[in-house]
Amino acid sequence: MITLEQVSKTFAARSGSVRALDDVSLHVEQGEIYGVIGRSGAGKSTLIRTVNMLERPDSGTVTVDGLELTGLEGAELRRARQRIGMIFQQFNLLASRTVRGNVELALEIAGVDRAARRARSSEILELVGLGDRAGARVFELSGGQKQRVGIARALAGNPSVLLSDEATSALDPETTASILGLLRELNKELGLTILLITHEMDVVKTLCDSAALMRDGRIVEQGRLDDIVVREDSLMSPDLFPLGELPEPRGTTIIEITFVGLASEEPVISRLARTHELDVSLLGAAIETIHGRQTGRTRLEISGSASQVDAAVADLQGQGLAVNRVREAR
Ligand SMILES: Nc1ncnc2c1ncn2[C@@H]1O[C@H](COP(=O)(O)OP(=O)(O)OP(=O)(O)O)[C@@H](O)[C@H]1O
Repeated sequence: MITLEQVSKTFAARSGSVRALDDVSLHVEQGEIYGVIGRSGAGKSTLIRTVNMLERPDSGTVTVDGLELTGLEGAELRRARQRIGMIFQQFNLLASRTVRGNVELALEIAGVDRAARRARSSEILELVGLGDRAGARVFELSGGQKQRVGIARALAGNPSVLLSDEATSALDPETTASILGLLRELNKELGLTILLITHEMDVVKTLCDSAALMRDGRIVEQGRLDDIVVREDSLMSPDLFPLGELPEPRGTTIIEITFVGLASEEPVISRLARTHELDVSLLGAAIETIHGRQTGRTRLEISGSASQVDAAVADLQGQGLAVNRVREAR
């Protein structure tokens, strides 16, 4: 549904040029929720803004819903953009208009007549849970309600794609959860494809089917979340399942195991100790629900000879578990 191929963008800055996007390629499937995560300055905003050509790439192509936007200009580009909705961290609502007035704005610009605008705004406000607030002014709304208006406005023209630029970053955790829940519902009910950028791993964890990690204008890891979590040496996994700092070295081996869809890691650990006659202690565990499946990462400390440890790791891998050797005994 969204494909970026080898997209690059450089900005001129006082201190020299900044390569905000460096050969970025990614693909978002129809109906998927795709998160791009990275620290401040990684290039996330520039990336999402190239998807609707708010930022034109220097090179590479951007294709949305079968249309190559990098090849379009003028009226054609404006028409193509109507298929792409966008929501923002600061909501960007017009204070002079009512809730309904904000939602109808894009429809007015698109030349939709008054009766059709009214019908559509009522329908979409109902969908985002603001059916009874159509006449309210923006200043009367809470942050979460403002973002609901932002979402209604973005979806008024029936786009196939929604771009979300840090949509929950200005909201408290409870409101964030309700907005993420709404986005998931809209994704399911309307088959809406969502591309979002965020600096919060929790957003990725709660909402996304797939994710990409950006650093210095490049995508350094990407894939489906359930593939990423079991990938050895995944860059995102430690943040998906934070296990804290490693202890001081003390001549032991430390491994991390990822469990997908298992109720408990305990039998695995006790069997490991028994079968291989090892001392195994649990240093940490983090469990999350990803795609409705209990997924966890466990950090174990193992004391035993090198051959015992090798056999234990091979045994775990033989059970289909992803094992990462974090520290070798010395
Ligand atoms: N219009 C611009 N002119 C000059 N430099 C820019 C411009 N837009 C972005 N940059 C630079 O490009 C780099 C990537 O910026 P970008 O805003 O895309 O990152 P980000 O990951 O979205 O960060 P943040 O979360 O802080 O918004 C940064 O070094 C930024 O200073």
